[in-house]
Amino acid sequence: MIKARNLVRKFGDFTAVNNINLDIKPGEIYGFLGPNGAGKTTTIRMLTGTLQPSDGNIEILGMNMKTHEIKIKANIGVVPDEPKMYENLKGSEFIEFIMDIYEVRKDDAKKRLDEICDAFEIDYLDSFIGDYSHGMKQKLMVASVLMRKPKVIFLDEPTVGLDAKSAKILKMLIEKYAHEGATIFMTTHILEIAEKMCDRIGIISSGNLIAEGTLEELKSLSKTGEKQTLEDLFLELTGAGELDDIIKEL
Ligand SMILES: Nc1ncnc2c1ncn2[C@@H]1O[C@H](COP(=O)(O)OP(=O)(O)OP(=O)(O)O)[C@@H](O)[C@H]1O
Repeated sequence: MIKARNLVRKFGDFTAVNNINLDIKPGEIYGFLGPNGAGKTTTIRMLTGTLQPSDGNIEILGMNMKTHEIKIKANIGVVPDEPKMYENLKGSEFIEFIMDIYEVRKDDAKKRLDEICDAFEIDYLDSFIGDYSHGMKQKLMVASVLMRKPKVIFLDEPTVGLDAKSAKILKMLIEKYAHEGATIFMTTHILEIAEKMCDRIGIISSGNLIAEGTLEELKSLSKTGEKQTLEDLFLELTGAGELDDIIKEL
């Protein structure tokens, strides 16, 4: 469903993503973890066709990004880290706009939208998006993606800006859609989310995919053997393991 081969993105002399390979299966929830500036958003932007790779190949839903970019974009859903929306539209107008450009079957999409709005307590579709908070925009963006029921969904830090209840509902919705066969690619800084939700986790550091596998597989990579949590492993693999010493010296 999501396939990347030798994916590279350079900005001038700087390599933000270095030779990454990905194989993510239908129905899988894949968590993409990494420290700030590791290359997560750059990777998602390449996989969703909004940033040209410097090198490598991307295949989504069996289609090559170089030859089928528009078709891929029509069949995936993307929730970016910063929801950019038309501020002078009302929520309901934005939803209509999305339904029109994606040519979705309106009956089905409206039914799903109502369910998602109920779950997310979205009761503000008659107000202008410019008046929404970050979290309200984020929830509308998620609803506008999920109502289309795309087969592949990319989410960049989806729970940032959401309150605890909304974050929990989002997690449940993601799991429901994956259960129904959607492939989910999700970046997160919240290790608990990766630990609880993701079937497999990839850890990127300085542009390199340094570890990948199920939680159990990742835990077995720990050099010390005693380190059990994903947080410990993440800090160990990304070179932040000596934090305790730094804090002690302060
Ligand atoms: N348009 C750009 N021009 C130059 N450098 C860029 C550009 N976009 C990203 N970078 C650099 O590429 C690196 C990876 O950035 P990216 O946004 O992918 O990181 P990230 O893992 O998503 O980080 P964060 O967790 O902080 O959001 C960073 O060093 C960033 O400064």
